[in-house]
Amino acid sequence: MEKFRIFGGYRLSGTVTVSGAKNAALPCLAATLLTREPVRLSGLPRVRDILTMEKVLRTLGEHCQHDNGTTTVVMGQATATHAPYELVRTMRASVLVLGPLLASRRQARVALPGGCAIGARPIDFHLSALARLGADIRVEHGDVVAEAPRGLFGAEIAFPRVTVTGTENLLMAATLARGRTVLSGCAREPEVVDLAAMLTLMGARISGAGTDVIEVEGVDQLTGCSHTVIPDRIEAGTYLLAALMVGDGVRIEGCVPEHLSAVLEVLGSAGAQVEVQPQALVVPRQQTPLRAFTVSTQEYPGFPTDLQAQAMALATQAEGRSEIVENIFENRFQHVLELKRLGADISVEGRKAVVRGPTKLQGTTVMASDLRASAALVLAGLAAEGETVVDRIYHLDRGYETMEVKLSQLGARIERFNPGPFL
Ligand SMILES: CC(=O)N[C@H]1[C@@H](OP(=O)(O)OP(=O)(O)OC[C@H]2O[C@@H](n3ccc(=O)[nH]c3=O)[C@H](O)[C@@H]2O)O[C@H](CO)[C@@H](O)[C@@H]1O
Ligand SMILES: C=C(OP(=O)(O)O)C(=O)O
Repeated sequence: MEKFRIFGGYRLSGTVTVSGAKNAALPCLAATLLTREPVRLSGLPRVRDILTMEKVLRTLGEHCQHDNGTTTVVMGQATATHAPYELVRTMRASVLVLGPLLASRRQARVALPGGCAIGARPIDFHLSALARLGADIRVEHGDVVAEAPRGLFGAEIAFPRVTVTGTENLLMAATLARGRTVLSGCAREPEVVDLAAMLTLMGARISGAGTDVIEVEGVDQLTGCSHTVIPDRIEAGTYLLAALMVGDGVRIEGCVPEHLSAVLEVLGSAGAQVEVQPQALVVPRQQTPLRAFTVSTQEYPGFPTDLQAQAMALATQAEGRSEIVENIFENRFQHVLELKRLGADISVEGRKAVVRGPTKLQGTTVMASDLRASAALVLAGLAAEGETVVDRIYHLDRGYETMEVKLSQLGARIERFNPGPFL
C-alpha cells in the first residue's frame, strides 16, 4: 500500500496551480448519459474518482476518449443500465448516474452506496425525490432499482435537508422530465452551478441554480456540448491552509477566490494576511502568528466540511483555543486521533473539537481514514519535526492530483513510497 514520507520543517514558497474540481467533474461526467451526442469535457482532474466514474460510464456503454486534456464521452452501440457494487463501493458519487439513467434510458439499477468513514450518508432524499418525478423505486438485493417506463414528469419537490449530489441527481433527471420541475431546499454549491451551466449548454432550460430554488422546464432531448469544469475550491483551500502553516510566500494560482469567501473570513479572524487577486490567492512571506479561530461547517456559502480536517491541522499552530464544529457529517473527526499521535492537543465533545495551540508537532506514522483527513495529516506532517509517514494515501489519491509533486515544487520534502509487506 502506498504511503507518503514527509520530512517536516521545510518552508513552502512559489506558485501552485489548482486542478479542476473533482466534485464538479463527477456530476458533469454523469450528465453525459443524458445525450446520444459527444460531450467534450476539459479540466477534469487526474484523480482516482474520475477514473472510477469513467469506469462506471464504460460499464453503462459509454466510450471515453482522452486527447490533450479533453475527455470526450460518447454513447456506444450497446448500452446498459446497471452500476454494480464493485464500482459503487469504491466511490459513493457513482450514485450520480441514477438521475440521468432514469431520465434518458427510463430505467436504472445502481448499487446502494452504504455508509463510509465520515458518516452513514443515506440517499433517501434522492430516492423520494425521484419517486415524486414518477419513478417506481425499490431496493432489491442491495441495488436501487428505478423504472419510469412512460418517462419522468415534472413536480414540485422540497428537499428536507440540503444535499449536494441529491440536488445534482434531481437537476439532471428533471431536464428530460415532461413539464416543469421546481426544486426547493437545493444546494447552492458552485459545483451545482457548474453542472447547471453544462446542462444549459446541452439545451436544458434551468433557472435559479446557485439559489435554493431551481426551476427546470423539461425538454425532449439534449445535445452534446463542450464544457470546462470549475477549479477545485477544496484543493485551493488545502494549499492556502498549508501556506499559512509552513509558507514563506505562496501563490495559489487558477482558483476562484469568491468560492472560498467563508474560509477567507475565518482566516481573517485569525489574523492571517491573504491577498485576493482575480484568479489567485497570495499568502505573503511575512505573517504574524495566527490567533485561535472558530470554524462551524455549513452548506455553501458557509465553511465547507471538506476543509474542516485541514483547518484543524492549522488550528494546532494557532495561538489559543480554537473551536471546530462539524455540522454536516456525524463522524468526520477521524483525523483527531491521528493528529494527536503527532502531538496535537485536541479534545472532542460531540460535534465540537477544541484545539489548543500552538503545539510543536513531532513526526510519526499516521493512518489516513478518508480523503480530507489524509490532507490534514499531510499538512501536519509538513509542520512536524522530523519524519512523518502517512499510510493509506489511496484515500488522498481519490481527490488530489499529484499532491506530492505540487508540494515538492513548493519546496516541501515529501515522497511517495511503497515499503512492501512487512514495514
Ligand atoms: C461528490 C460530492 O460532491 N461530494 C460532496 C457532497 O457529498 P454528498 O452529496 O454525498 O453530501 P450531501 O450534501 O448529500 O450530505 C449532506 C448531509 O445530508 C445527509 N443526507 C444526504 C442525502 C440523503 O438522501 N439523505 C441524507 O440524510 C448526509 O448524510 C449528510 O449528513 O457534499 C458534501 C457536503 O458538502 C461534501 O462533503 C462531499 O465532498
Ligand atoms: C467527501 C468527499 O467526497 P465523497 O462525497 O465523494 O465521499 C470529499 O470530496 O471530501
